[in-house]
Amino acid sequence: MVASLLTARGLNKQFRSGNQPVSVFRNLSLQLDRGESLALTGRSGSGKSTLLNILCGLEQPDTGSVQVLDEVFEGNNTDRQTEARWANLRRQQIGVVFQEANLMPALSLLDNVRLRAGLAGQNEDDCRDWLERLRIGELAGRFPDQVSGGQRQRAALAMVFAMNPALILADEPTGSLDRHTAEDVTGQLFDLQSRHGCGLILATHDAELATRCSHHLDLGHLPET
Ligand SMILES: Nc1ncnc2c1ncn2[C@@H]1O[C@H](COP(=O)(O)OP(=O)(O)OP(=O)(O)O)[C@@H](O)[C@H]1O
Repeated sequence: MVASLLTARGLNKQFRSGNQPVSVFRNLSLQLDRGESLALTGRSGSGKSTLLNILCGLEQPDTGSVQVLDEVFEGNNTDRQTEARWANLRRQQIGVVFQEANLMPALSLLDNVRLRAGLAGQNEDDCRDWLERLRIGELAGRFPDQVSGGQRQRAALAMVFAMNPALILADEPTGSLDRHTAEDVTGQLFDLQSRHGCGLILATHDAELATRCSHHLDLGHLPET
């Protein structure tokens, strides 16, 4: 049997507020296959970023399981072997575009893109091309702290595009972009997703962006369990 791209089953997550446990979500399950896209919506604080973090191993659920390709992760497990399996997936299969753009501060934008692109068989020209397509080609030699937040976000997208992952997780990918650039970047994101048949999960407050996804999960209105 061919495993789905991503399956999460029965995820539970609580944080503590003072002495009180506060549940972010209970018994949350979802599945995503290649070529599908899922919009996560819901009010601020409803758990979109927490869920994205759990789906790429940057946070652990209290209970529940996450399967990505043929790797299965059960419950709250932070042993070294598990961390290494998640890190390997993030290096090769899961492209992450989060609010704090995940760029290495000591590397230029170009070198950040090259870092991931090599594993996908892309060369320096391909990397420059991705930066051009995201309209930051002239900033290739700058370091992340020498460019704006929106430019960092575009560099993070270039990195993900060059990496050609099986799954892209994006947290408000257009949050710090002007409307024109946001539309351009969104177009490229969906174009890449349909051309390469990768899965895409994006958290967004933008209702129009959410309607472009094939599936929709409103974390503000999960059924009570
Ligand atoms: N490390 C933490 N410790 C305690 N509470 C946390 C922690 N991280 C998140 N939370 C709480 O968990 C809930 C979900 O947060 P999360 O950032 O996932 O929401 P979100 O839907 O992504 O919000 P936004 O739309 O504002 O980005 C919030 O109530 C938040 O305060």
